[in-house]
Amino acid sequence: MVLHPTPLAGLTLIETSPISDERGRFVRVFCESELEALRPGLHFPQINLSTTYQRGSVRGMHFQHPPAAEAKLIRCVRGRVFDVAVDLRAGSSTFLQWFGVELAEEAPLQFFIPEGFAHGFQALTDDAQLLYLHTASWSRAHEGGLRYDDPRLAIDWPLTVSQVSERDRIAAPLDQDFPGIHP
Ligand SMILES: Cc1cn([C@H]2C[C@H](O)[C@@H](COP(=O)(O)OP(=O)(O)O[C@H]3O[C@H](C)C(=O)[C@H](O)[C@H]3O)O2)c(=O)[nH]c1=O
Repeated sequence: MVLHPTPLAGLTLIETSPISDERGRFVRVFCESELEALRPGLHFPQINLSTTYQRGSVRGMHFQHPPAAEAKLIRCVRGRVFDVAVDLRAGSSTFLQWFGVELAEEAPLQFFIPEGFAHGFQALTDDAQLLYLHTASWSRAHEGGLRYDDPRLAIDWPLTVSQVSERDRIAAPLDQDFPGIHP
């Protein structure tokens, strides 16, 4: 696994090494020792899988407040998505900046999103499936969200947004004095 930094400190692309043969493909998604340099003793108590039926749908932007702040390792396991992380860390030099990357079933890239980032994605194909490894368990009481179309973020989604959940549809715009979070 090869680590590729992004312009947002800690937000990291992980290049995996898929192996193909006449039967198909094999890829190692996570290896604690290989990711020691990313974070020693990386542990994922919860793993989720989402399927998004419609091309253009957006899920996000979601995060969990401390003490349930979570890092996520994300892999697209079917189709293609445009995956986005937004820096919400209080005091960060890249506060409220976003970074997006295309993840695809056929491609080697995975995405490591540290605590303190909001995460969301747009399905670029129908039936896009995403595997999430979480460093903290889900806590409804600590859920936070930003608008996927918040003008202060100005996320440049590749496609016209075709569908969002009710939760994401009614998410509040960022307050002007939003201080960020201390993950
Ligand atoms: C995350 C989660 C959700 N849920 C329940 C809550 C809802 O009743 C239902 C769907 O949750 P939500 O609408 O938050 O799912 P998404 O909109 O796909 O959000 C997810 O995708 C975005 C892009 C993320 O980064 C988050 O990890 C995650 O929130 O599953 C659970 O039961 N367990 C869980 O761990």
